[in-house]
Amino acid sequence: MTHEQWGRLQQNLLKTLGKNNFANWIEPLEFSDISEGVATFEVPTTFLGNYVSQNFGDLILHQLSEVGEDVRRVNFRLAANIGNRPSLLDAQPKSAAPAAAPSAPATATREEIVPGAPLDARFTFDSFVVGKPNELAHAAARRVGEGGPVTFNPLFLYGGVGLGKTHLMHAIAHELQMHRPDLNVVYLSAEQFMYRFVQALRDRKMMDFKQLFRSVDVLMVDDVQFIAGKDSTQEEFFHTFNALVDQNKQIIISADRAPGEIKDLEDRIKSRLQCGLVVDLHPTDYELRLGILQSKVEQYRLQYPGLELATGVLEFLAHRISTNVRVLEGALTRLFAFASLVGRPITMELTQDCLADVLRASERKVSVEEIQRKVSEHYNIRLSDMIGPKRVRNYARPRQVAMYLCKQLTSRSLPEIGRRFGGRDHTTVMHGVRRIEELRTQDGQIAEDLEMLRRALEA
Ligand SMILES: Nc1ncnc2c1ncn2[C@@H]1O[C@H](COP(=O)(O)OP(=O)(O)OP(=O)(O)O)[C@@H](O)[C@H]1O
Repeated sequence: MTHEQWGRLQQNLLKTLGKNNFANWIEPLEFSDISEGVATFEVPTTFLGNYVSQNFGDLILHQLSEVGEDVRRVNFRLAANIGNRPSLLDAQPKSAAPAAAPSAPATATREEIVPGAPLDARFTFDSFVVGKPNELAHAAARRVGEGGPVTFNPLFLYGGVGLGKTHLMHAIAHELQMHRPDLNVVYLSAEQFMYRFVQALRDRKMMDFKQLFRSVDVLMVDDVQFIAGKDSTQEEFFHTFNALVDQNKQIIISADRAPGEIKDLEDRIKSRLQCGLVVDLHPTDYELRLGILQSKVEQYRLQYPGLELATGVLEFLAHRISTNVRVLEGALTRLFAFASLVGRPITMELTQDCLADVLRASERKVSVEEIQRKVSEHYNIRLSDMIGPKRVRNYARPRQVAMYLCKQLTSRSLPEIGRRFGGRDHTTVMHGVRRIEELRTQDGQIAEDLEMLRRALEA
């Protein structure tokens, strides 16, 4: 590999892993050579080699192929002149695995996943947030990840875009590689399956293809709806599937909908797919979205130490972005990157500026009028009293609650909200919103009211 290629590869890894991970784990690697499909890197400590191998090995393999290197395996060798290298022990996370014996050089091998695709090191069970909408899928995936006797075959996971199907499949593969390194685990998308099938046909290597796929212990095929309508690929998939099930080998399939609902998929395949356990990932709810954001923020805090995050921002995003987790994650990434670039804390204002397009796209159709109506019903007061000038507490508090919800659930500006509340000034609205923000954390009743109202408005 040339210096230029190594430089490009490092740039790609920096982009994928972020500054901190990159500085801790990748920068200390010294590229040595590539020989007979094995790329060797020198590492200052065995611990570092093991950690990188376990967590980033597949990613490095993938990136090597991206820069045009044909590598099957990555090898980490303890550098001879360790004394000259900076020690990285201080930079190592406390939770990382203990150092292995120096006599056992670490290796990340892709042999076990050929003909599969590389796994994303970030998609583990640890990083998967569990909530009501995905708890069954998660439990089933966990069970399969244990690598015990095959109880349901296939495991069929389905759900809308960006709800965590791929994440769960990779997590199963990581888990199996750890607990059952003896198993030949293959993960690939249905598209890659088709691509390899067509390639084998073209190169007259069908026997190799069949043998390869029939020798796996666990086969995972992502986005199986892709092969609908592609007759010969379906045929081959069907045979592979049957051969593995007959040998009692575990199969895990994902799709964007239930087997019976995939159009142009042969009936015999549909019924095969329904034989095992079919579980769906439901659309996320508010709690799950908030949980995911909180767990991502923990990672970002390491990457951007010292960056301040105002209270209420995560709740706001969890309310407002309900499309899918990918969009939610993207929004948070952008927010942190933006705030760190401009060197400002992440406030509600900054969030609204930075994510204006995302927020507009996922805007809910809740109107100010609807909020006012629901809030007045909830507190049993007349709408005219809530909007009117009276300042007694019985009206003022519901009014502030309604203003707060308008700010949270609509894209109306403070002056616009003020106008809709009997022509009040925007500072009055701001005061009301802040007051409710404070009370939310101190007063259980207010928090409960807000939650009930939000649910009612979202329904
Ligand atoms: N419960 C969760 N906890 C943490 N991260 C999640 C969760 N669900 C989804 N994600 C994240 O959301 C992103 C999209 O998830 P993933 O790629 O697994 O979706 P998918 O269901 O396979 O979507 P597609 O239908 O587009 O293939 C990933 O970065 C994933 O880590």
